[in-house]
Amino acid sequence: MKGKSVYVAGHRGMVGGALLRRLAQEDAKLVTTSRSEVDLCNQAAVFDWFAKTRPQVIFLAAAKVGGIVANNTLRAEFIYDNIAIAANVIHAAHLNGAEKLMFLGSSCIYPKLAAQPLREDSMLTGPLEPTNEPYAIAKIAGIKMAEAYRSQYGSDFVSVMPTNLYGPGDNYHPEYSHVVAALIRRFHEAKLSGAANVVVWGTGTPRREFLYVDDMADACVHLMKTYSSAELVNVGTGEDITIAEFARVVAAAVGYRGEISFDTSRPDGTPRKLLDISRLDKLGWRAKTSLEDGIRRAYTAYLAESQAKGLSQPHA
Ligand SMILES: NC(=O)C1=CN([C@@H]2O[C@H](COP(=O)(O)OP(=O)(O)OC[C@H]3O[C@@H](n4cnc5c(N)ncnc54)[C@H](OP(=O)(O)O)[C@@H]3O)[C@@H](O)[C@H]2O)C=CC1
Ligand SMILES: C[C@H]1O[C@H](OP(=O)(O)OP(=O)(O)OC[C@H]2O[C@@H](n3cnc4c(=O)[nH]c(N)nc43)[C@H](O)[C@@H]2O)[C@@H](O)[C@@H](O)C1=O
Repeated sequence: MKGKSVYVAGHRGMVGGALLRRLAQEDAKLVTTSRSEVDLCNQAAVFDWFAKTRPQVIFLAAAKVGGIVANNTLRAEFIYDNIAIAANVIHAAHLNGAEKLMFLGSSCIYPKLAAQPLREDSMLTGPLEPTNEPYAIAKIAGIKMAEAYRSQYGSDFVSVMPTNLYGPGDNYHPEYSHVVAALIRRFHEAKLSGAANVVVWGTGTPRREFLYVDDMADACVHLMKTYSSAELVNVGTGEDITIAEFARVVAAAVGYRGEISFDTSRPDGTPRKLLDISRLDKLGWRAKTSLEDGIRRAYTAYLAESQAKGLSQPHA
């Protein structure tokens, strides 16, 4: 990456923001463009911008992203936007001679009931989790594009599969966020209002693996520098926790001392989604941030971000 022009697609998002923080340590020329300048779903706009800019290295971290309810409700947007973004950016990278591209998939691409921990070769071996099937199909299309351009044109395009991510820059929408941001906000607001009970969605029994977003960015940069193959690489911590246990971790970090109950009318989603990280381990990378530390940092970031937006703050 030294001295190269490096494009982070999705730089205003959670992962894109973490990539910019991490790439500031590299001797690279960073290139970004916002959605108002280039809508990545618009093929002509993407092709024009690539022809003018010709980035050499690309992190494709732009996508339509959200938690279980967003995925399950905005099903058309999740499949259309994510197929369009992947198709436009990957093809434009090819047309303009990009040297390397990293596509960010998701642990959602693995079959709902695949053996745990989820190995990279379990993709396309069984039915997907219905709540996020449109998103997963679009992500699988992106992976298959990267693979096809490598096999037909020799393009150095790689795909990484992040587990559930969290940290600064997350989306705190009450319905459409992922569980980490949702619970940070809900426990914080309950602490402020003195509420006796906080409701957590589902049964509390699903298990999830959580990776702090700055660790994700570090893994992406490590793999961008050292990895070149058609094989996917899972990026996670190798450890998971039930949603009920996780809710207690968040409550402790926020300082909420009331009760926690479960709304079983809300979807659980995949029962378990633990990544097999042995390939990543062999490639010389391990996560550094513990869940407790990461959640404390994410809560600090939430307070700073909500203060910047003029939202509710803790009592002194
Ligand atoms: N968050 C998670 O838990 C996980 C994320 N991933 C993947 O990691 C990547 C990054 O996710 P994350 O950072 O969390 O998502 P965010 O929603 O935080 O960021 C997505 C970024 O993509 C941009 N974007 C979306 N659509 C368009 C468009 N049509 N044109 C231009 N820009 C667009 C957004 O722009 P704008 O700021 O204008 O909205 C935003 O900057 C994605 O590929 C996601 O699928 C994978 C697994 C887990
Ligand atoms: C990263 C991954 O994220 C999505 O999949 P998911 O893992 O199911 O994501 P989630 O964070 O929304 O939920 C995790 C678990 O947590 C429970 N849960 C409890 N209480 C709340 C809650 O308040 N909000 C949310 N969202 N979930 C809650 C919820 O019921 C579920 O059991 C994909 O659609 C896809 O986008 C993708 O790539």
